[in-house]
Amino acid sequence: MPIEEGASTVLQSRPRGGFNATATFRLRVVEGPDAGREFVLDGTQPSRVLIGTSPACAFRLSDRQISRRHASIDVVPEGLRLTDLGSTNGTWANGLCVFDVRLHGGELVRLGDNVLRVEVVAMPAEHPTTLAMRFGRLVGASPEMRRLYPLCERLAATDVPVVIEGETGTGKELLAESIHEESAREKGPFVVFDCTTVAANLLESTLFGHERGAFTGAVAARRGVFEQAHGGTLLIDEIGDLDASLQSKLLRAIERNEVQRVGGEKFVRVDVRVMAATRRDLDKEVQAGRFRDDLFYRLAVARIELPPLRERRGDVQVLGRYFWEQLGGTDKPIPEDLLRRFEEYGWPGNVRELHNAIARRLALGDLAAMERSRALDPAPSQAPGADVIKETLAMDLPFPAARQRVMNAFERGYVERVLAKHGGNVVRAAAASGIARRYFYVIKSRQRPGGQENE
Ligand SMILES: Nc1ncnc2c1ncn2[C@@H]1O[C@H](COP(=O)(O)OP(=O)(O)OP(=O)(O)O)[C@@H](O)[C@H]1O
Repeated sequence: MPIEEGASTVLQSRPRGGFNATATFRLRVVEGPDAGREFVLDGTQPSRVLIGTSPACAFRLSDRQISRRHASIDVVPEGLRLTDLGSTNGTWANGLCVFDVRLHGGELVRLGDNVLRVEVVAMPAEHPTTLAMRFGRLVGASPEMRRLYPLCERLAATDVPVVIEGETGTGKELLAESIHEESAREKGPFVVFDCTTVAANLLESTLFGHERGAFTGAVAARRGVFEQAHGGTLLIDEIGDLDASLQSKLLRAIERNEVQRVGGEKFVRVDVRVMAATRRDLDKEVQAGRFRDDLFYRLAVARIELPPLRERRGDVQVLGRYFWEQLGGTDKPIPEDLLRRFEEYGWPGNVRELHNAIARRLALGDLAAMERSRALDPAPSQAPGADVIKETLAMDLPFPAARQRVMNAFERGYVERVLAKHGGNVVRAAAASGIARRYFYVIKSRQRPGGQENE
């Protein structure tokens, strides 16, 4: 939805040919109960800034007409992305009620009785955009990644909890490990606990440990992941999958730095930095009451959203060359035509999929490339989902919901196809496609359009 610029409020005009990666934005409340308050968004901020009255919001306002989590703002290549988070009284930009909109600076945004002006200001000299091509083991030279590195460096120098969000294969675990390795805890353990891979009845004892005889089969006492990570960092992966009773136990462990083993009476002190990763939109989970507000507030002291590979400008090339060398393709450079094809592909499995595609190409040579090119470049007549696109367009959904619907259909089609090719063997199909196995199950379990799918 186009929003007109109010020229008088723009401190620095929008750069021609796209967003200037060194620009910084300021949100200033110019009218209403919070008049005078302001918030600066630049590369040193978490990627998504929440606005609302909840303490979890980075830009917290007091107006009672504003919802607890009213709207979010992301810095995107074209400027800012303003998204209403299902607020009661709506989000308005230049007089229009908006759901999800791009801002370039100069707009007037109304939330409740407050009117905010979006201003573009120059990047302060003390926050230069880094030219670094990587942070720790995380490689990437796109502006979308480079703007995250200063924040990652700052986070490595602190001990605060971090929530890392992003699609599968975007490097959430690698980023958490890199922050750990760059931090003062570097010599301590880095422990990953994935909430989706442990049976529900063993989750608590895996997290907090158990005493001997605590339950049938507990023949010896065992430390949980908190104790194992003592002196280091614990990454809780897919935290959005944790059920409510464990969420409160987790909150207690993080707040008090102590855990109680299942079947135990005493509390064990732990010194652990906690990070959490999720593919889900935690804001939505909180809003829907599935994730505790206070745990979210405690964990999301800092938030980093890793962009999908398709949105990292130039990184398919950078990572393609990097993986080619790393995986042993040192006698000749990666073929340019392969790189060109890679650049045109959408990479639903993100960096993991690119890594696997290069490993396969190096291992199998042109044979694999031919097979793969069919998948990367399907003939229009075979393109899956043409009907779904038509159907979705006819539904007049808001853009994000429509895109999600088409994406779901694509993912489902992809998974069905690769499964068929591997005789229904999920392990082999997941490995071949570069999609994490558990995400495979998630996609498979979605219903077809026309059913009760939650789009
Ligand atoms: N920027 C990067 N530079 C180098 N390697 C990367 C980068 N991002 C991801 N990788 C590699 O891609 C693979 C997937 O990364 P990782 O497991 O960290 O993703 P993830 O987001 O945690 O995935 P999932 O949500 O499926 O668990 C790993 O082999 C990792 O080393």
